[in-house]
Amino acid sequence: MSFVEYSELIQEGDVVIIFLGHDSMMPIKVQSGAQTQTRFGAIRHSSDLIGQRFGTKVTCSKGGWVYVLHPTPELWTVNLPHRTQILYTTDIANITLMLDLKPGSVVCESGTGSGSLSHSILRTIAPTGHLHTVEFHAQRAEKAIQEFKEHKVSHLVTVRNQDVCAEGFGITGVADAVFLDIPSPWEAVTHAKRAMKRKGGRLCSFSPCIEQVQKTCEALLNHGFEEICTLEVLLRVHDVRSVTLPLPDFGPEECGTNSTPSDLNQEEVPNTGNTSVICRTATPPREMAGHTGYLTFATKPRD
Ligand SMILES: C[S@@+](CC[C@H](N)C(=O)[O-])C[C@H]1O[C@@H](n2cnc3c(N)ncnc32)[C@H](O)[C@@H]1O
Repeated sequence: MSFVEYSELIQEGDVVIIFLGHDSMMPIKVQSGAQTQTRFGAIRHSSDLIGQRFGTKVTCSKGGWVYVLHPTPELWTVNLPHRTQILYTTDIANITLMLDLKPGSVVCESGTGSGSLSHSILRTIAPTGHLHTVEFHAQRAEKAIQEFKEHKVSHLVTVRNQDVCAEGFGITGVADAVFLDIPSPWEAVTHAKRAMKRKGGRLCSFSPCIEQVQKTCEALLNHGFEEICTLEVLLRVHDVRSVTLPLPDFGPEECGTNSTPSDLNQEEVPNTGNTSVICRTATPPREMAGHTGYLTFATKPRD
């Protein structure tokens, strides 16, 4: 099992995602002889997991069942152990697109944090790209190194335990893209520029406060970055449901015409005297999920 390649069968040492329901999943490390307790009963790793196909429905000891899923960066983001605030897939998808990441890209990131974004970057740039990720908190850097090893992606990533604002990314002139998720990104702009290729590249900075965004934009402008643009991504889900609506009153019916519009895809409701219709509709929530942060993008032009 690797986070950047798909395997058919579950093996000892793999990380798998136990799916108990859409809001209830957990990652486990497969070890022969071990058991994992769930609300549906125990899962025995040797007999229930090792040698089974990813995606298998496993019956637990109390008779309930779970699915055993292959890990993906998206599943990892909603299941990883939080050591910091993390980025979620809504922002990550836009970062990946707007930084123009692709297989072979060389990317710099700071800070590594809990590695949520790092896993998505790694999946996108594999098999020939490289991620240089900088984290000044020693235990977080150590934990990230260990997770990358367990997830079989360590050949694609270099973790540096240093202060990016003081020491930079440890590389010069090789990055296609730089991503910053630190409290003072404006202090890392010089280092970001130095790490990037002479022919230019893309930069993104994530900040929760508009004052941080202002300082970062000023620094980017002063260092010759172009196409500076800040956006906020809000996830707007729609619930599909049936609603009963009153029939519109178009006045007295004229001979030979149907007074109700035909494009409503309506069903007449029995026993209502034809005064209402049931429509399938998609409605947005009345309240939106809150602000995560602002994403500031910029382009470094050719030197
Ligand atoms: C919000 S977390 C990053 C989360 C990460 N993007 C993720 O998706 O998991 C910010 C991290 O940046 C690190 N950090 C803050 N300032 C830094 C600096 N100057 N140099 C290196 N790391 C820094 C912190 O220790 C923290 O782990």
